[in-house]
Amino acid sequence: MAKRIEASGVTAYYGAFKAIENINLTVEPKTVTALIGPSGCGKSTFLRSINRMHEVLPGARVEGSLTIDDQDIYDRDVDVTAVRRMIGMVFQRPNPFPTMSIFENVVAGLRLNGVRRKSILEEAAEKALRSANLWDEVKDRLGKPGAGLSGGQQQRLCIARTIAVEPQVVLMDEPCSALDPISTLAIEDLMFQLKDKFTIIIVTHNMQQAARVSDRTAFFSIEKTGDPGRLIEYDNTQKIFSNPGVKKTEDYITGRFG
Ligand SMILES: Nc1ncnc2c1ncn2[C@@H]1O[C@H](COP(=O)(O)OP(=O)(O)OP(=O)(O)O)[C@@H](O)[C@H]1O
Repeated sequence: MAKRIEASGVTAYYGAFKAIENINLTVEPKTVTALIGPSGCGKSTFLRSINRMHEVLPGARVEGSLTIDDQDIYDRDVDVTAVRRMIGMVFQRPNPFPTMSIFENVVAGLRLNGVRRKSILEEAAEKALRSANLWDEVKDRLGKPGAGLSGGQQQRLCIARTIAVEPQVVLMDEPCSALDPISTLAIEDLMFQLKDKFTIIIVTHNMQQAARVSDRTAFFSIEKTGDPGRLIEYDNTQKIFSNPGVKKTEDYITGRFG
């Protein structure tokens, strides 16, 4: 199920402003890749280019090519909805549908895809909640509102909702930034388990988190305000954190700038 992602010459704009320039990187299936770098260097922009969310903003566009197992997702005849189904996304703040029950939150995507049969929905909900390490905590209150859960539980609910439709890639944009340390560890454990099935890309400001959860790390940076973000170094996480090849990477991970 997990898929290989290849970005080649990816440049993204907000109107006339070039936010990222010429990003080239390959993400192997069943790995966790961390995107790190100072604020404004384009991590989120790049992440949102991968599932064609970037272009949702008026005037925003992407150049270059992005292939998922050799299929260019920017091809003219590609079905954008199918791309977003294949590439799920988890956001910074847990965003369960507030008026829906826990169960309905998890199966929302399946319902949109036309699944109607109750037994199939129930089975899929249990599977996704178990995968998100949330089943035991919610199995007796599936009919209660998702908004009634703690922040960490809500984020795991959002992860369950994302994986219920069985995507191949899961993008996470600072998924732990609104969570306490215990919930953060729960999500990190979960990422470790999920990479058995999915290709995961995570944006994080937390260096320890990048070092703990990822196999590969991509360091982005900008020269000065107004310049586009560029990929400075991309390597095995262990190498980036122990012996980076570029001085700028070292300065960043040791806290000397950013
Ligand atoms: N909707 C938008 N319209 C115009 N410019 C934007 C928009 N969103 C982001 N930008 C600009 O694009 C650049 C990259 O932003 P992006 O959010 O991708 O960076 P980031 O590395 O994820 O930052 P952070 O770590 O602060 O979240 C920044 O200069 C930002 O101001």
